Amino acid sequence: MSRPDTPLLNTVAGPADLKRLDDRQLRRLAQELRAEVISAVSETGGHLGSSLGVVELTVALHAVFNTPMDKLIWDVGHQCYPHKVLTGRRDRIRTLRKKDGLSGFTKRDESEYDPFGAAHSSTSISAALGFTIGRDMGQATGDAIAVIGDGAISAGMAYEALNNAGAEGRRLFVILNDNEMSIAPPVGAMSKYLSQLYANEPLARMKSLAEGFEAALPSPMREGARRARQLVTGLPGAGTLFEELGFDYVGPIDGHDMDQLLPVLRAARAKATGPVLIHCCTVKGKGYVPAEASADKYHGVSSFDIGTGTQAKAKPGAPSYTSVFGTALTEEAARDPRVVAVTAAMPSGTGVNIMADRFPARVFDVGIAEQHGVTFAAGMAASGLRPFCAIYSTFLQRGYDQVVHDVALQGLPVRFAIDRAGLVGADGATHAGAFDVAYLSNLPGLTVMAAADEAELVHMVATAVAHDSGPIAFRFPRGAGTGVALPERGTPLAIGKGRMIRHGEDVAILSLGAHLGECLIAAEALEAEGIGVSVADARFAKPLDIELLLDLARSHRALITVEQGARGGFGAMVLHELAAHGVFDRGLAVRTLTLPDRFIPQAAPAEMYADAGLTAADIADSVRGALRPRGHVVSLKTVS
Ligand SMILES: Cc1ncc(C[n+]2csc(CCOP(=O)(O)OP(=O)(O)O)c2C)c(N)n1
Ligand SMILES: CC(=O)[C@@H](O)[C@H](O)COP(=O)(O)O
Ligand SMILES: [Mg+2]
Repeated sequence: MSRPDTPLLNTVAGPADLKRLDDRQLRRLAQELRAEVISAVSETGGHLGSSLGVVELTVALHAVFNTPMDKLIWDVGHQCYPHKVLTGRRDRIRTLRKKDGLSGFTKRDESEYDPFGAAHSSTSISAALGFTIGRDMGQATGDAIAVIGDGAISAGMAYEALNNAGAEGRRLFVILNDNEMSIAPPVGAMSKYLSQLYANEPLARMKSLAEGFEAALPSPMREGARRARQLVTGLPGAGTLFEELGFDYVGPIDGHDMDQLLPVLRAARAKATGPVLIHCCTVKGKGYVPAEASADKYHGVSSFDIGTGTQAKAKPGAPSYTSVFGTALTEEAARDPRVVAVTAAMPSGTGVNIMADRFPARVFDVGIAEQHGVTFAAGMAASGLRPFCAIYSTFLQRGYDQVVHDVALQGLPVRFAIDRAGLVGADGATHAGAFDVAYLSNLPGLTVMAAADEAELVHMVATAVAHDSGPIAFRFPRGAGTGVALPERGTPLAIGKGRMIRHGEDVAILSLGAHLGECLIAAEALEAEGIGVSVADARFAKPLDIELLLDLARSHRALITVEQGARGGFGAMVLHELAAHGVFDRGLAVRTLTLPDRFIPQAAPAEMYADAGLTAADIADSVRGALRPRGHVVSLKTVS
């Protein structure tokens, strides 16, 4: 027995401990949990608003269901901090998103309470249905519960899963966590539809409840539910969209009111025979005034002062690549009315909000819908517009078939502005922009550029505007630029032409993208040892500057390529060309420095690059190794 003044949270080692708490104590626990999350994130930074919005839901789900046997699957996983605290990770919660610390998302190898890893959105219902089938086929797994936000449910995958789950008709729980926010205010017809489900009605009155659950509810709620069905549908027998898809629809309920959450979850758990969707209305940032009051509800924050909510500011310095892109795009849009922009729910993350401020009718937020966003841009390109599809490298993976089938195959001039290229830091491996050079450079007709600094980025925006003959992509990293002077306006680059940065006699370093600075540091160190180093900026992964490449290959003893991307990208393209031109036959030593063939865990970006073997010192080491006599051997540096 704990003393009455002992925080209940101190008595909870795991979800099993919630089973002995009564409803009043669960309410108190939720308050303590909220305070703990605010306190931890004030130190670590992270996705605070989303986590605060699910505090009561987290307590109620763990109190009612039997995790880890029952599989609780958080969509995106960015709201899982309270879940981590309750599932035995409280002692490590202040290591969130740090090197060797807890992930900011759910992760299978972190805990048995994280049955399915995430960070990209809208996967939870599919995964939950998979567990459901596993259960029904005799695997040792209980109920599956997907918790998905109103933003995440805008993505196609979620509907594919609802469609499938509704037809399967198996017992499965989907909790729709509707806080009327994505990262930005949510967009789209579905968002409007969800709002209509509870417009003008107090949440305490549930508008719709399947017959089976009604019977299991306390009587005042039962009566409210019956009346509510008629209110929401207009007809006693008519259903919501979810019901039409085969789900029992329960709600909307107030997702912060334990007196609604607990009985509804208990009733659903006791009675469900098929798929059930429980619609919970929540508030992003709930219970922390600065978060609730801010425009972005503290979706993602740096460390902050709890009293004031003031966040730590980045040191003043060079503008971010994102803002340079947004400004350059806006200036191009001012000159050319055909320039339009597409974002998939990330207007500020991608910088297109800068253009939207000036040309709101020419910026399209499609919601979390990268696949649609790419094909939508392809349609606009086919119509004669000049669309910029601004999507992070990692999220463009979602739209890959659309890039291939709708854009590249038809040679449509969609401009892909690929932010967050390379390693991004605290979000870790799920958000690393590792693969875009590889997955774009292999596509016929696609031009692929990488900016070495923010001035180059301005020129690449101009290059993309002018490029009407086919698709073109340019990539740039997260965070601050190098501080280089920015041009008054961008000048289109010659397609497929790189540039020499410095000349030396012994070895050539050919850099693609924002690791040019590290290459130059390595060159300085090598010069000090008497090794002459040329450094070139390839600018283009495709088409490659063959003339420059062959020139470097012929006039140096070794050639080293460097990129912020995975194997199969720029270095591989270079190797193809060198082989095709018979350069290896003449004994050139080659190294391709890429990210290693493994996922790099979260840390500060510099630490991640150190882990990846891509520091300036690593580049210099590689040069030294390449200059050691080896005969006619092509060696790929392997970092494991
Ligand atoms: C495929 C994909 N696209 C974009 C994102 C970036 N992203 C992360 S959370 C988020 C908003 C999610 O909104 P919602 O599901 O409503 O959750 P909330 O933050 O409101 O709790 C977005 C756009 C992502 N994680 N995955
Ligand atoms: C959870 C998610 O996917 C986003 O919130 C992401 O963390 C944003 O990353 P940036 O901070 O790089 O915009
Ligand atoms: Mg939301």
